[in-house]
Amino acid sequence: MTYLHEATGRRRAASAGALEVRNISVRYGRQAVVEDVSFDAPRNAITALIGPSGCGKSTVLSCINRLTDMVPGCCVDGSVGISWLRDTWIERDVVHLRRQVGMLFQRPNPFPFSIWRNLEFALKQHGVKDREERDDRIKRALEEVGLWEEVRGRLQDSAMALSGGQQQRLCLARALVLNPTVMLMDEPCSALDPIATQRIEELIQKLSTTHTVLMVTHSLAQARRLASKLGVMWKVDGVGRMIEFGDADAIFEDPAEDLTSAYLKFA
Ligand SMILES: Nc1ncnc2c1ncn2[C@@H]1O[C@H](COP(=O)(O)OP(=O)(O)OP(=O)(O)O)[C@@H](O)[C@H]1O
Repeated sequence: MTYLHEATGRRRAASAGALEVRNISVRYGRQAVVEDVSFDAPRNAITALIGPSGCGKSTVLSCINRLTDMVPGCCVDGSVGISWLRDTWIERDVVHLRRQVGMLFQRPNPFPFSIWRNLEFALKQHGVKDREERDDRIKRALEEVGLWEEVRGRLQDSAMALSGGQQQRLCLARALVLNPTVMLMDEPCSALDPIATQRIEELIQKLSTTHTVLMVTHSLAQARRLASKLGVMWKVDGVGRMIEFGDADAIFEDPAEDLTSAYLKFA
């Protein structure tokens, strides 16, 4: 797989930070699981991928920040680009890529360290050597996710002692402290109660005013509440494909594909 950085001139400025996914196909060993998936996730907006279990939504997210590199036998074709990031480092250096493309998983996955160290660790790993700068960025990230007031008196306590919702917000802060351009989210609320879900949804909405957000969700109601672009994936002849992509409101109101129409009846 390659990463493209080809946007130029005026188009480049207008679409800076947009995610361009082109012709992604994925095999696990001999088994093709995703074929020829292409779409653009615009900057300052939320794009949601929906579709039944096993149609390859998480696999597409994993390709974008190259988690698939770590799966033995996984083979990815196609390209991913982030407009305006013109260097080729993204191809060579997965650490740089992960700084630009943060990810939030279904289950909160804090490191078994203190609250503070979860964020400090991320910054140290990414070469932020100045202690004052680290302290400042950690505080700002915790404020951004609404955790600062809740945890400021126990920053050295274990992150594992936080509630599930707080852990998820900490994981979001851990991604945000690196100033990513794109945030990927794989069913970020599915392990949370409705109150924690609402909190995370509010944060995602806020985040989308400054970032490119691409999320996978099983909740059609959530996709409807949050997404401005919608991609519908489906297993066709045993392989995951994007069967419809476009403005979320238009697809919810009047889907072009019968399969989408049938799926949205579950909303
Ligand atoms: N590491 C792996 N090795 C082999 N096959 C895998 C691996 N990971 C995923 N798959 C297969 O790839 C297909 C797509 O899985 P994926 O998790 O991307 O689908 P999904 O749409 O995200 O599903 P869900 O909504 O249930 O999370 C499935 O058939 C799955 O079994």
